[in-house]
Parts: sequence; C-alpha cells; structure tokens
Amino acid sequence: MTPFDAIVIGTGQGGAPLAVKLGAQGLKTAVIERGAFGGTCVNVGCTPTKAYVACARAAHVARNAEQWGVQIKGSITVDLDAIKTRKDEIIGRSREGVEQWLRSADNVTVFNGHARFIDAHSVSVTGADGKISAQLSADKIFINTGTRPLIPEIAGLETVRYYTNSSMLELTNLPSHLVIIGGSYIALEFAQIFRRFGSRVTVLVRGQRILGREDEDVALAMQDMLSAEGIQFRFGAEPSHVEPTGHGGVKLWMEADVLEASHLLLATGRTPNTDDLGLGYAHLPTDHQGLIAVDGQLRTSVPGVWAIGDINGRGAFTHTSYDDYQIVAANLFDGAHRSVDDRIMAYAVFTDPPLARVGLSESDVRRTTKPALIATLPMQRVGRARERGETTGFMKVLVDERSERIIGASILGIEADEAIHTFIDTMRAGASYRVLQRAMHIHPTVSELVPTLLDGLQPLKPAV
Ligand SMILES: Cc1cc2nc3c(=O)[nH]c(=O)nc-3n(C[C@H](O)[C@H](O)[C@H](O)COP(=O)(O)OP(=O)(O)OC[C@H]3O[C@@H](n4cnc5c(N)ncnc54)[C@H](O)[C@@H]3O)c2cc1C
Ligand SMILES: NC(=O)c1ccc[n+]([C@@H]2O[C@H](COP(=O)([O-])OP(=O)(O)OC[C@H]3O[C@@H](n4cnc5c(N)ncnc54)[C@H](O)[C@@H]3O)[C@@H](O)[C@H]2O)c1
Repeated sequence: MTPFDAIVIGTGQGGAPLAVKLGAQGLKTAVIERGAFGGTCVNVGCTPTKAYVACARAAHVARNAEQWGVQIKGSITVDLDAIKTRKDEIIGRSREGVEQWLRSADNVTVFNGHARFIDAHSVSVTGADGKISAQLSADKIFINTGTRPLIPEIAGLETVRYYTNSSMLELTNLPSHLVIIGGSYIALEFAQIFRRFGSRVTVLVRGQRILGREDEDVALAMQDMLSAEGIQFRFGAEPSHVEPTGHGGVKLWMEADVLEASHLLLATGRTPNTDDLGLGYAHLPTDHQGLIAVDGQLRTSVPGVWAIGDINGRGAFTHTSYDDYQIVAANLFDGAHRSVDDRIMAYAVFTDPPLARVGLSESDVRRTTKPALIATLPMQRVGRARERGETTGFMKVLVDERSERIIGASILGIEADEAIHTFIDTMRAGASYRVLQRAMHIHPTVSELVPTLLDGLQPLKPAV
C-alpha cells in the first residue's frame, strides 16, 4: 500500500486540473486514468464533435455559396477520412497536453489503469493485463470517472452493428442512411453533422417532440431548422426490435413499420462509470441511475471522498465538471464557502446555428406561481443575422417581476453560444434586468439586440 495525501480517479474535465492543484498545494497526489487522458470531452465528446460541426458548416456554406453570390463549380462532397484525420490531430494534441501537464506537475504521480476501492480510503489499480499494479491509500479521494453511452434494451441489438458517439467518430466512409435513436444533444448534433456531410439522416424520437427539456416553441424552431436541411424526424418512434440486413446495415421494426439503415447511432443518454469502482467497499451508495449523491461542496456521504463531474448528477457538461473542480479547490485551499447549489445552469446545443440556454425555461417559470415578465425577439430583427443571411431562430428572456432579476433565457440563432453570456453574467451578478437594458452594446452583433429584447418585456400571461 503506497500512501498519498490525495487520490484523483479519472482525468476528466474536473479531475485533471484538480490533481495539478492538489499537487501545487503540496499534497502528494496520485491520479489514476484507465483510458485516454482528458476523458470524454477531449477524446469522444465536445472537442471531436465540435471539430466535425466546423467541417459540416464548411460543406454547408460551400454547398449554398450562391446565396452569398459566390460561385463554386461542381458538386460539393466531403472526405470523411480527411475530416477524421483533422479531428484526430486536434484531439491528439489536447490529450497529449493533458497527459504532459499531469506528468510534469509538482507532487503528482500518474497511474495508468482501472481504479477500484478497497475500502473508503484505499484503491487498487488494475493494468491492461488484468493484474493489480498498485495499491494506494489517501485521506482525500476525488472521483471523476464520467459516463459512457447508455445502450437501450432493444430486441436483437446484439445481432446488429450499431454505433455510439465514440465509434461514429471512427468512421472513414460516409453512411448512406444514418438512423439515429434519440432526440437530444447527441442525436441533433450528429444528425446535422452527417446530413451536411451528405448522408441521408432519419432521427427516431420516442416522444412527440425533440429536446424534451426545452420549451415547445424552441424545440419546434430547432426541428423546422433541421428539417429544412433534409433531416427526417419520426415521432413516437421506438423500435421494438432490430435485425441485420445482408450488407452490414440494420432493419428497425416500429410496430407495423420497417426502416432500413446503413448505420444506426444510439444517442439515448449516458450511464455513470460507477458500477465497477468497488463503491460497496467504501460504503458509498449510488442512486438507481448510478449517480453519487453529493452536498453543495461536492462531498459524498463518506468523509474524505468527493464526487465531481457527470457522476454527481449536478450537471453533465464540461463547464459543470470544471466548475466542480473550482468549487472543491476554492473550499479546500482558499477558505471559500462555495456551493454547487449557487450554480446557474447554462448550456448549448451545438447545432449550426446553436441553441444556448441559461436558467429557467418558460415552462419552468409557468410551473412556479411567481409573477414574471417575458419577451421574445426573432433573429430576423438582428442586423448581424440579416447581413449574414442566417436569420433562423429567436431570443427569449424571462424576468422575475418583483426582484427584476433575469431568471432564464434561450437564444436559438447565430452566435447564440456567445451572446447568452450577457445573460449568464447579469444573472450571476444578481443585477436587475435594467442594468443590461441600459448597457450600450456593439453594432452589429447579436448581443446588440439584447437591450431591445428587454424593452419588450410583458407580463407572462397564463397559457391558454
Ligand atoms: C458526444 C458528446 C459531445 C459532448 N459535447 C459537449 C459540449 O459541446 N459541451 C459540453 O460542455 N459538454 C459536452 N459533452 C459532455 C462532456 O463531455 C462531459 O460532461 C465532460 O467530459 C465532463 O465529464 P467528467 O469530467 O465527468 O468525466 P469524463 O470526461 O467522462 O472523464 C472521466 C475519466 O475517468 C476515467 N475513468 C472512468 N472510470 C475509471 C476508473 N475506474 N479508473 C480510472 N479511470 C477511470 C475515464 O477513462 C475518463 O478518462 C459531450 C459529451 C458527449 C458524449
Ligand atoms: N452540446 C453539449 O453540451 C452536449 C453535446 C452532446 C452531449 N452532451 C452531454 O451528453 C449527455 C448525453 O447526451 P444524449 O443526447 O445522449 O442524452 P440525453 O439524456 O440528453 O437524451 C437522450 C435522448 O434519448 C431518448 N431516449 C432514451 N432512451 C430511449 C429509447 N430506449 N428509445 C428511444 N429514445 C430514447 C430520450 O428521449 C432523449 O431524447 C447529455 O447529458 C449532455 O450533457 C452535451
């Protein structure tokens, strides 16, 4: 048993910076990684998918160049092999950067292998050969093991070739017909990417609309936008069973209906990597989804054990995992009293144009009894959008009538993922919406229209 002051399990978006910080504070720190350094975001999540979004946009702009008066002769096709090579270079640099950062950090020792608890304050490390290569102990253990794709129970799935976000990113030949099960982030981002690359794309949505967490007007606008690019949606579509076709494809049965895909992508959510961590030996429970409960400071029910990132159920994004790290580090080393309970949730769906969100949706606000104000503004009103010839979408903001604080905003449209920060920061400051309304914003930007949006605030009337 090798003693350390701290052990970090997993090098995701919270674990890697936390290990470096612990070491910098003089704690003898072990960090254990069983797979690729940098975790999901760097290797099979944000970075590769956003690299693909950029390539897909290039194809889309080239294909529609005439709209901007630009002549491109001949048809536009993509080279998926080249796109993958570009992506691999980008993620390779990030992965190596994280690994080098950890290996060169003061007081940090890196272990490659799978970590499992032996008891509440010691873990074993199992190497690729299946043998235990180290046993480590520490008073402080930080778990940052992330999630993996959730594979739904569909009869016959084990008999067909299917893809997840990870294996889709390994393709070098374009699917002729990509069928995607799911109606959320992964489904929509991949649907648009591969449609723009040139595949036929069908999205099978279990419910009656995509983006189940969003307001209906937002979801419908997103659906219209993607449908206009030729993506087909089927609602209330849950395959009962699947079977292989003769040529590597998949037949999907939905009641009396049959659909044939060259490629099937499962985008049906994620499951936490907590099932093979030996948590029972640490007497650390998980909920029915495998998530580890934490308090505001990200401490689990076992003293000296923290859970950060996707596995604590307090966010499932890179920025929430990194914010977890910042909360833990500030409380441990800066005498701060930061709590995850103070977090204002924000995220984006990186379609092109993206959907960016912060705080409550209109539906969330309607479920409360507080009097609220609402304003919406179509992107058609935004000069920047008209100049770009990309006017899809709208902005929506919700304000608490009594406190005048902004309580939520959505922007679907160009630069939404940047413009949303004007709301995030005003909300974080706890300022009245009037502060933002009176700010002078730069012309011609999307943010320029935010004060105008706020000029239009009206009482939120009961839904009819
Ligand atoms: C396709 C896709 C696109 C995404 N796009 C975005 C985006 O645009 N923006 C955004 O904010 N978020 C995005 N996300 C979510 C984001 O990737 C995660 O929220 C983020 O990576 C945070 O994860 P984490 O820190 O909890 O752990 P992870 O990044 O998942 O890292 C966990 C690490 O722990 C290791 N590990 C697991 N078990 C063990 C063990 N027993 N022993 C040792 N090591 C172990 C794993 O190998 C992994 O390296 C995306 C996710 C996916 C799947
Ligand atoms: N832009 C981003 O920040 C981004 C991008 C991609 C992924 N992510 C993260 O990755 C996580 C996973 O994303 P996701 O889109 O897979 O998951 P999700 O949990 O957001 O959505 C899962 C979707 O699959 C559907 N579904 C679930 N089981 C099904 C079944 N058996 N049959 C048919 N449909 C089914 C659900 O109705 C839902 O539409 C998210 O939590 C998100 O935080 C973030």
